[in-house]
Amino acid sequence: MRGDAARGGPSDGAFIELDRVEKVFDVRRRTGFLKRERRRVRAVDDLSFTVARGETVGYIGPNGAGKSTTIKMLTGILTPSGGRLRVAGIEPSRERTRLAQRIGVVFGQRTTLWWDLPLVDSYRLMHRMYRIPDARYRANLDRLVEHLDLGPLLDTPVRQLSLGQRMRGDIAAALLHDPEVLYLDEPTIGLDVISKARVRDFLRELRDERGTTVLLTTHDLQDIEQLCSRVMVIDHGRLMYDGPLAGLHEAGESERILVVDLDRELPPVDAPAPARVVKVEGPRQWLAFPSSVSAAPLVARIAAEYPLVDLSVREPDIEAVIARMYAGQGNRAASRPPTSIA
Ligand SMILES: Nc1ncnc2c1ncn2[C@@H]1O[C@H](COP(=O)(O)OP(=O)(O)OP(=O)(O)O)[C@@H](O)[C@H]1O
Repeated sequence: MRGDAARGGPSDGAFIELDRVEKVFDVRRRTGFLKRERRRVRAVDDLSFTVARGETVGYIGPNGAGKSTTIKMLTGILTPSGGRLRVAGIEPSRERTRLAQRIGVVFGQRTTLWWDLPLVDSYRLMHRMYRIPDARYRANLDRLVEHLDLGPLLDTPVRQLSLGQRMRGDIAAALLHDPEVLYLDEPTIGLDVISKARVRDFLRELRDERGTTVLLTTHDLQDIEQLCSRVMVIDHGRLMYDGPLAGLHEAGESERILVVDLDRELPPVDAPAPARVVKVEGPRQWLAFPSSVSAAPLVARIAAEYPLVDLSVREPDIEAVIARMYAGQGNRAASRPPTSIA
């Protein structure tokens, strides 16, 4: 029990709650000398979900799907056009300052640090801005500096930090005031493999040791694979999928690939449906077949009828799975264009 009632949180375990939330933007566009067109862009449409305390949830979707708009509503920067939204029992747009004490936000593409100041000066400013009690500030800073390996960087001006160092600096800044929920918008964007691994290791610790609730927006599916047991996919402002990562494969009707090496170049093998040859390169052939079907009969048939030398089965690429899901379900959503008003 982490004192929900004392801190004014909801009692049913749902820490983030969205009920039929929508956000509509009015956009004016010049279409002629004196002509303006007013368009209504429905960035978030009838969106409902809950996130329990301590969950780490991946929030993914293609460009323009509505992810940032959702995060901005969750922080109170934007006010929903309709529906009901609560974080820790607070309506974000009405009580933005009170909520700020309980949330942390990291935007991978933007820094919240002061560009010309040494890193530690940004932390001192946040100490005051968030009115963090001295002892707590000191303890949190020590812990974050140690876990994110920031010691040698504290006196370096932010503009001189590498992208990976700056990202670690930003994550520490977002956590100095001990928020219960952390929104991460593309935290590994542009980072090299080692920096990505460091950020992911730290986020795993945060989840496992401190039970922080994390909503993670990313285009890097390894972030999701390594950190999230649950993933929500949004497209055209609507929730397309909510469940375990493994379930995405089914939702996307994913396929596995059987790669066979024959002892010589041959025409495409005669594969039993639904398997089919998708590529031939010299003696190597690639066959796609549904993930839900066993590879054994297909392998047996090819081994019996062709001069098989070697084979391997490749698991589906998660990015391709999501793309297929968009192709199937997204078309339906896309058939609802943004409302245009003359
Ligand atoms: N302030 C705004 N005014 C008008 N339209 C907006 C505004 N902010 C977002 N939109 C529109 O709302 C839709 C959703 O945008 P949003 O930025 O939430 O998507 P996203 O999923 O975060 O995309 P990305 O992955 O590219 O960051 C887009 O069509 C976008 O053009």
